[in-house]
Amino acid sequence: TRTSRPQRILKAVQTKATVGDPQSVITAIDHFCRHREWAMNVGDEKGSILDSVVNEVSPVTVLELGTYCGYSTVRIARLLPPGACVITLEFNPDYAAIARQVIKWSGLEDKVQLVEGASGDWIPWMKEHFGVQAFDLVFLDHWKERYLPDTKLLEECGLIQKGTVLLADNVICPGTPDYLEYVRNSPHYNSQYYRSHLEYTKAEDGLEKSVFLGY
Ligand SMILES: Cc1ncnc2c1ncn2[C@@H]1O[C@H](/C=C/CNC(=O)c2cc(-c3ccc(F)cc3)cc(O)c2O)C[C@H]1O
Ligand SMILES: [Mg+2]
Repeated sequence: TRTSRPQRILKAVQTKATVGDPQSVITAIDHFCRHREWAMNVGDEKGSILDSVVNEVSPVTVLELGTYCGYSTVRIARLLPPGACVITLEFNPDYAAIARQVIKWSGLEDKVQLVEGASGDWIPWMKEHFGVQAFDLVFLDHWKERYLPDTKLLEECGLIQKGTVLLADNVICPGTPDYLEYVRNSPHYNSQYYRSHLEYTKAEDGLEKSVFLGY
């Protein structure tokens, strides 16, 4: 096909959503992915759980791993108060280009820092380059085998402190067994599972919320 799926998602946003209205961007993507083409956005059902965790944490600094088309970036950024921001990492330049336009259409570019590159390369630079002291919330939604190594890297870089909340998508489908085993068995995390469904389907999936308790 001539266009990519992310390009078709952007087109759905630009034809169906209102500039500056994040909720209409979210609704347009969910409608497209439910009725036209499935895509790996966190979706509306798990997205509502993401919303409730963002509201509960009321984070000042958020890290998102895996931007894709920017759907969850918009979900998070729309709930942030002035002065708060989400840094989102995406190493596929085509996805990053689409996500920038989706974020711009929603009018939230002032609350988002989209960084093109691999999480493993950028996490060690977060303090120095972005002046991040520690993250209040980390949303993991990138390659599932990167969840655990990146969590350990965030710990080593001192970017996870007492109270930091990790929220991981897809802990059932596709699944992140090594990550789950780590956060559920570690004495340094208090972990809980939010049962839900794989975006736009009836299959089981869920989010794991893990609060760092300090060393
Ligand atoms: C290491 C690293 N650094 C920066 N960006 C990274 C990265 N690894 C991936 N990324 C970027 O994140 C995005 C990748 C996300 C991976 N997510 C998935 O593979 C994913 C897959 C499914 C799924 C479930 C059932 C099925 F039958 C089929 C698919 C559902 C989801 O919600 C997903 O997030 C895009 C990629 O470029
Ligand atoms: Mg996901």
